[in-house]
Order: sequence, then C-alpha cells, then structure tokens
Amino acid sequence: MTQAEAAVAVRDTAAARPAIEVAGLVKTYGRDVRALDGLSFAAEPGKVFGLLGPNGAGKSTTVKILTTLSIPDSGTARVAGFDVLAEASEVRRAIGVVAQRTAVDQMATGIENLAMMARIHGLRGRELRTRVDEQVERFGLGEKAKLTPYNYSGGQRRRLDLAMGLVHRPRVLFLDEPTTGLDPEARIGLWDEIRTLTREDGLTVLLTTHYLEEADLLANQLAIVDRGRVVASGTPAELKGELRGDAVHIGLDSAEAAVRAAAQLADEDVWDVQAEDAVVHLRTADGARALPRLLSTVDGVVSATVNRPSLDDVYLRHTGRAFRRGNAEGEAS
Ligand SMILES: Nc1ncnc2c1ncn2[C@@H]1O[C@H](COP(=O)(O)OP(=O)(O)OP(=O)(O)O)[C@@H](O)[C@H]1O
Repeated sequence: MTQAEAAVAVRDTAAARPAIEVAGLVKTYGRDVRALDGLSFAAEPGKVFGLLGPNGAGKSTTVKILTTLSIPDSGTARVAGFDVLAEASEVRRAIGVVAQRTAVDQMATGIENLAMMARIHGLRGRELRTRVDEQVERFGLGEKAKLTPYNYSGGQRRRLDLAMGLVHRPRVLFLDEPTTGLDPEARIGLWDEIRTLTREDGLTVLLTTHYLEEADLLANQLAIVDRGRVVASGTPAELKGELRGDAVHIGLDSAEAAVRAAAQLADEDVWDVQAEDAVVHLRTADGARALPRLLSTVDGVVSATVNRPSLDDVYLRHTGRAFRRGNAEGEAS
C-alpha cells in the first residue's frame, strides 16, 4: 500500500466510525428516578439519527450527557470520536446545539445574534464576518437578518436558531424538537433544510422528538427510547416492516368492554392483541377485509381504524403502551 492509499484508508476508517457511540449509559436523579437505565446506540456519520420517546423517556438526559452538560453514573459515550468525559472540550468544539428554548437574543438583530455566537466560538475579524454572511445566505434570512427576531415568522426564527447552532461548522448537531410550534409548511421547509445539511455538508444530526411523524419522515435511523432504555432501533421502514399485517384499533364504550373484547378477539386470526383503556389494538392479515368479522364478534364498539403499521404500533409492540399514552404519563409526572 502506498502512503497515499494508507492515508485514504485511515480517513475512510475514521469516516465509517459512528459519529455518536453510546454504551450502557446509566443516570439516576436522587434515589428513585432512573432516567437512563443502560441506554446504548450508535449514530452513523452524515445521517439524521432520531431518538424517539414519550415525555420523560430520557431523551434530554441523554443529550445533556452527550453535550457534556451532565455526567453519567456509568457507561460510556463518544461524540465525533471523542470521549464525553475524558475529552469534553474536544467534544464541545465538535458539536452544535439547537435547544427547544431558543438561544436568540430578541433585542439583537439576526446578524448580531450570529456574530455573538461566532464570537463565543472564538471567531474574529474577517473570518467572523464571512461566516455570518454565509449563514444568512445559507438559511435564506436575507434582509430579515438586519432586523430583530420580533419581525420574523416562526420558521425564520427557527432557521436563525439553526444558523446560530452551525456558525462554527460543527460535525454533530443536537436538535431538540426542532419543529415544535411551527405551521405545517414551515415544518416541511425545516425538514428539507436539515436533510440538505446531512447530505451536502456531511453533518450528523441527533434529533430528539416525541413527534412520530417527524421521526418517521426525517430520521434515517431511529432508536425508540422507553424508561431510559432503547427498546427498538433501525430505519423507520425496518421498524415498521418488522410488524406483520395491518394494525387495527377498535374503540369501545368502556375499559371493561375493551378487556372483554380483547379476550374474545384473541380466538380470531389476529396477533398482538392488547386492551388499553377503552381501546383494543391488534394486527391481522388484510385488516379491511377482516374488520366486519372482528366487529361482529364484540359488543360496545364506538370506532375502528385500519392502517399499515405506524411507529405508534412499533412503540406499542415493544412497550405494551400506545405512544400517546406514554406521552400523557410523562406529562403528568
Ligand atoms: N434534574 C432532574 N432532577 C430530577 N429528575 C429529573 C431531572 N431531569 C430529568 N428528570 C427525570 O428523569 C426522567 C427522564 O427525563 P428526561 O427529561 O431525560 O426525559 P425526556 O425524554 O427528555 O422528556 P421530555 O420530552 O419531556 O423532555 C424523567 O422521569 C424526569 O422527570
């Protein structure tokens, strides 16, 4: 092997290593709250990796550890090849963070905000000005960049957040619930922007979300987190593809009726039958054709839906709870 070939081999090996590697992370708060309970996953470089889980699943705790803001009780984590504990300052230089709560100073213009962030990252003079101009251009802020964020639309404010998170050209970007509060058009625009960043700039994005649709459409790879552990991982298509048949959800007039219906339906040609509150979830081959037969088997039906398995069904399969219910529990705690 020539020296040049060896250099390429070394570079390719480095590029092939996961951008984020997490193994057996445990984090407890006080005596009782085990926020992370042996969490492990690996995110490929240049892709969007989605951490999907209901409120309280442990997503923010994971991000805090990966961004060096919190220390795990045990386990290891590497970001951009650096250990989050032993090489915390290298990690900080390699990452950008766009939190759910904006870091934007509302009294300063877009340009001033970008310049402030660039200065925090040690940029000065001409390099700083070039970098700020690049971000204004890259994120389509145009003339708006000369105004304070009060004059921006929700989508523009979020793009300024992104531009600020990327001004120092990080290799890994942490994005927390990026499209919360945006209208559908702005959400789709932002998803496009994030995809472009990974495809064209080779950026790795760790996205945390409790929006199933966002995880499904935006993430190349997903880890579904529940109670501090990864319960399933893969591409959205792989995860949904693991579930055979169609998903059927039958709403009944009471929780008791749902328990009775689940027992009756178990004798039919169905699988993964679960009663939860006043709903029975199950899967069956050719759901549309099977539905009239299934509905005639039980009493007290108030609604029924049939669909191809969604990430909601994947979550249900692995946790025994519907995703929305998981969220409601998290919000209540
Ligand atoms: N500083 C803290 N002190 C005590 N408990 C905490 C603290 N931070 C988080 N927790 C608890 O740890 C668990 C995991 O919380 P975490 O915020 O990581 O979840 P999450 O998946 O990010 O939820 P969300 O989507 O609501 O942010 C929850 O039970 C939460 O109440």
